[in-house]
Amino acid sequence: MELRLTDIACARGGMIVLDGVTFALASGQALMLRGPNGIGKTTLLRVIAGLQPAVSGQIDGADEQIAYAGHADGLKATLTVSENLQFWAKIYGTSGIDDAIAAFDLTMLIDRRAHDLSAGQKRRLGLARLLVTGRRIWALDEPTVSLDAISVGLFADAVRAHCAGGGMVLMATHIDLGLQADTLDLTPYKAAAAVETDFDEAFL
Ligand SMILES: Nc1ncnc2c1ncn2[C@@H]1O[C@H](COP(=O)(O)OP(=O)(O)OP(=O)(O)O)[C@@H](O)[C@H]1O
Repeated sequence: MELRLTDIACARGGMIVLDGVTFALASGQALMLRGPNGIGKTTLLRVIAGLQPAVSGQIDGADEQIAYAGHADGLKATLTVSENLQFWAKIYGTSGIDDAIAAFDLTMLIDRRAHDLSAGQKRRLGLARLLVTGRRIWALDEPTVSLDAISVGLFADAVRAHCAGGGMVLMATHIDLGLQADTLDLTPYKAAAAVETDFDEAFL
């Protein structure tokens, strides 16, 4: 099983930002998306996650396989840590949240409402959600923002374990996580200036 992008163009704010993006991600592989601020990493991840359509090109292998974690953690503020994870387990039709709680060191926080977590704790909960989705492909946008060094280590361990189990991880990050991962610099795919599209996507 693989995720394959062929000649993808994607747009933000009515302008094409990336064009001709082509790569494949194999089972067990982690791939870091690199490139300067504004090149289009977030936009590309959202297209892969199905949150907005590509302008052109083809994506194979993504259907019902992607767990996306963007800049927002997507937590239910009034639910506790364990209730949030149980909620997501129900949504994705999986069972068991214990591994996710342990992986992101949330045991002491299980009864605290998401609203009352610190920024780093919220991020840990948002990343723990990935484990309960049961999805094979993680598409992650700056996943380590707000994490301290220990939590970055927990996250790197979770990525390693996911890949060891045959999962795939695609992430945009500016930091070195010490992972054995391939990198893809998006700079060569930067669209020519002022390429407009009439597609007006909702970008949250
Ligand atoms: N509403 C908008 N209208 C027009 N252009 C926009 C709008 N929102 C974002 N952009 C532009 O779209 C481009 C792609 O943004 P995107 O967030 O995908 O980049 P990125 O590579 O993820 O950046 P960063 O590393 O800073 O997170 C940027 O040049 C940005 O300025």
